[in-house]
Amino acid sequence: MPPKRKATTATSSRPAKRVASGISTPVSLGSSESDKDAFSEFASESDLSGTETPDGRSRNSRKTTAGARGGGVIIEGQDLQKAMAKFDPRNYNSAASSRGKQQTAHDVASSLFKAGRDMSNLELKPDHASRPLWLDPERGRLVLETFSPAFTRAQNFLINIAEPQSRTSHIHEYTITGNSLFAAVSVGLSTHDIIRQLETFSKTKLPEGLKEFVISATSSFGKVRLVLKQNQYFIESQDPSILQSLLRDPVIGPARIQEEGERGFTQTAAPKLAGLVIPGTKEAAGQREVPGAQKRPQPTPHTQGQDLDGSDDEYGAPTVEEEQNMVDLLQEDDEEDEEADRVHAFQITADKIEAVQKQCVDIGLPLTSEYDFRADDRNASLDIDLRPSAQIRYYQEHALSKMFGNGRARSGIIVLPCGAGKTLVGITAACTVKKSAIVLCTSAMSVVQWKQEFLKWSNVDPNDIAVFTSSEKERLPQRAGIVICTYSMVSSSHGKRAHDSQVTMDFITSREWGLMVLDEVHVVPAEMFRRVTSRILAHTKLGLTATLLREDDKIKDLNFLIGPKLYEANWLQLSNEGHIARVQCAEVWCPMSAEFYSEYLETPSPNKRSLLSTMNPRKFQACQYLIDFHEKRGDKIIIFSDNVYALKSYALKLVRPYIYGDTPQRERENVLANFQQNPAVSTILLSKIGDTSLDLPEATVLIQISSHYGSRRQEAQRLGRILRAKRRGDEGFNAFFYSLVSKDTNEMYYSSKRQAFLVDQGYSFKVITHLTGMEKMPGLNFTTPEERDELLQAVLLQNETAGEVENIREDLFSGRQMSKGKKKPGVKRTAGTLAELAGGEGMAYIEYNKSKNKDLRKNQGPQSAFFKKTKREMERKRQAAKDLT
Ligand SMILES: Nc1ncnc2c1ncn2[C@@H]1O[C@H](COP(=O)(O)OP(=O)(O)OP(=O)(O)O)[C@@H](O)[C@H]1O
Repeated sequence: MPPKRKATTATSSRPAKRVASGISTPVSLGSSESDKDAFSEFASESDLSGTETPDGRSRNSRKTTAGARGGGVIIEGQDLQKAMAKFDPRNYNSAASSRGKQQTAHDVASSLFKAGRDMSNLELKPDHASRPLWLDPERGRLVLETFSPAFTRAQNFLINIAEPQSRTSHIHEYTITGNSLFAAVSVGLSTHDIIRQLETFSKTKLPEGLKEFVISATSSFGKVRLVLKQNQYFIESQDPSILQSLLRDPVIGPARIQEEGERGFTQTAAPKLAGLVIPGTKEAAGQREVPGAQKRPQPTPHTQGQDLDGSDDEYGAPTVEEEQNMVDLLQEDDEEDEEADRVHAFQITADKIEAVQKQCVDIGLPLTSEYDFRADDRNASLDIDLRPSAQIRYYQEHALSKMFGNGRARSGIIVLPCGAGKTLVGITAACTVKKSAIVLCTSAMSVVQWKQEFLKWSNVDPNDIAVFTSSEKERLPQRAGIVICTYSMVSSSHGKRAHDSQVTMDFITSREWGLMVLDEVHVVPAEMFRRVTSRILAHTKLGLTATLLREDDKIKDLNFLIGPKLYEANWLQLSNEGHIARVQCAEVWCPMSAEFYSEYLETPSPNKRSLLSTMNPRKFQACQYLIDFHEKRGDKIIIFSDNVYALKSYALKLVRPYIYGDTPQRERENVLANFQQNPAVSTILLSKIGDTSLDLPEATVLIQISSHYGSRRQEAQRLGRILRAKRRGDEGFNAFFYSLVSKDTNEMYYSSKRQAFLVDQGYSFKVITHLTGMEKMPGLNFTTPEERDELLQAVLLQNETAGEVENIREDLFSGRQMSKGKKKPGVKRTAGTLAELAGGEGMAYIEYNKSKNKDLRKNQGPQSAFFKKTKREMERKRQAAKDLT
């Protein structure tokens, strides 16, 4: 028996090195010359001198700071190979021991494990180096090393059983929760599978507490189902005693509908499950290797990883005794299952569905919802299939296999990055179920795009597909068909509808739908969502989203309103594989011009302040410079502004076309078509209507001049507009995402909040503090005080509402859904030179760490000495004026 070792965990080690997070890495790995040039031209060494990063280091020292959020480790300006070589866990531990206590407090991952938590009693397995997983026994927190040979398999497993918290280049964090285990059981994993695999991947022996949690949480899952039959809801189980106990529940019992004289439960034969082939996959094509089919990347070849499967390994799996206990426990269930060839059910009233679902979650018996669509001969079938040319990608297949894994359709949520192809996932699901389907979208524009995509990817008869929006009400298919509509059309209350809308709505609510697809499911306001899911009777609900993130913390409601998360893809992985573009993200700090900043400090109105910071002439100049720079490179640029006044002003001054909520449909189409096809139109300006669903694969650069407060979701969705760049497959290609932020204003605070989600996906934001050569740019606007003053006067003349974000009818993104005072994750910004990132020299950018963001949060006021002085002076003058009166 090997000697026992003590775990020090990755947390108690030397201070962090800085490793470029995934997105920045590709540039250093050999980006094209043109991309190198892109950044080196901005370079400004002079800007580095004498300034300090928020942690007190010299900005150009290129030294490191610890505390990258989520255990991410940062090495600046290195290529990935070197970074990986340096990140050796063995060095990590030995270095830690040679340094004092003081330093271990600053290591990269201590923040993951709360102060005072000692995990040194966990026993390290002898071959722990080849196992990728660290476990925090008390919080269910898992830390996965991405550089481990067993990473791919561990990731595929963890994504099924835990919630990803952050996935940076080298470290991923997950949390095991009741919900995540529910999702695991829903996609067919048993308690035994979960425990065994955790034990296999873990560096330490699986803690008892965690094991018990998995057993107790999963033993009750999957035992009760919610089934829709002939427009009536039933709760179904193979174990009548569970139904008995549910009926004794004070919420569920009264929801039962019981015919007079009816006793006991209705009984039916348990459905027989058989294999199912998902369209668009290799199996569907009837051959193992389809020419031109999208190959799934192979796991990294390794030898050590083989050990991880070895059940003869003392630590690789539970002991014989433990396994026997577990098997006994599970066998009891199996035996019961075998005996139960009948299912028992009772009916519940439709208007209590939500309460019953919620109660079932609360008592630890969440309802799964599965639809045996192949056995459904009551609802008409729809003639629809994927076109032979449609080949779904491996991760789309993965996601769909979770939904259809046991031959039935499970309700749940699929999370894919923007631009990764959620629409095709929804369409393939409809082609698999082959029953009437209803698709709900956030805006009329998405409705149109969904229809086009259905016609592009499937052979559905165009007469069998209808759209239902406030401006378009197509005739609905009578027998079976597809309806695509906005959430608002089906959720508005009865009295507010026009007659023809009401007729359509009556039709929709009277029908039993095989599939309901809920696009951008995370943005739907909770109440609207409830109305939709309770009014429309659907056997299966498929939620699609990129972020599973909302600012009002209602995301957990989705678990019982739709179902568990079935699949969540890794942004960086898809980007590295070329399915979505690689993006360089940068935040450009634009100092406020003195005139604008004095007004900014003076005005008490938040709207005015926001308008002043958006209209800051220096921001305008930065925008003008970046447009000029990227247009010369042949890029296609989208400029985003939530504020319509700023959108129009920038567009008119820059002489570029723009689209916002009130732009007529024909004009929108005209602008978009020109952007796509006309080489003379390389830049367009879009309001927030362009945030989602806009498919403009030509776009390679985004410049954000005004945004929706601290919305992490909007940031991710905007980034999504360039993730689908057509040129993403080109050698060394990078898309660029710039956020222009007025320095020393609230924009800086919001900007750091906005980036949090993307940082957790492994993106790093560079801060550009100076655009070299901008001042000398020919034709640069607002160079004279007169010009700036004229602009200022124009801005001051605007009324209060000019500073507001756009409110678009029929667009769910318009509402301000931010909750105040909620804890948000901090943001990491990397320091160094952006030119270095691209292989060039000398661009200035600064690192923020988490504590700096806390500072930002606390202190949203002006930062620089000059502006502080200005503010003091103004206060003094005001006081003097007051004294005089
Ligand atoms: N399997 C595939 N084969 C070829 N092209 C695909 C595939 N899947 C998706 N695409 C293409 O990728 C692009 C992005 O897809 P889609 O619009 O569905 O993304 P999305 O995930 O819905 O993005 P968003 O969240 O930003 O709306 C589209 O042009 C789509 O046609």
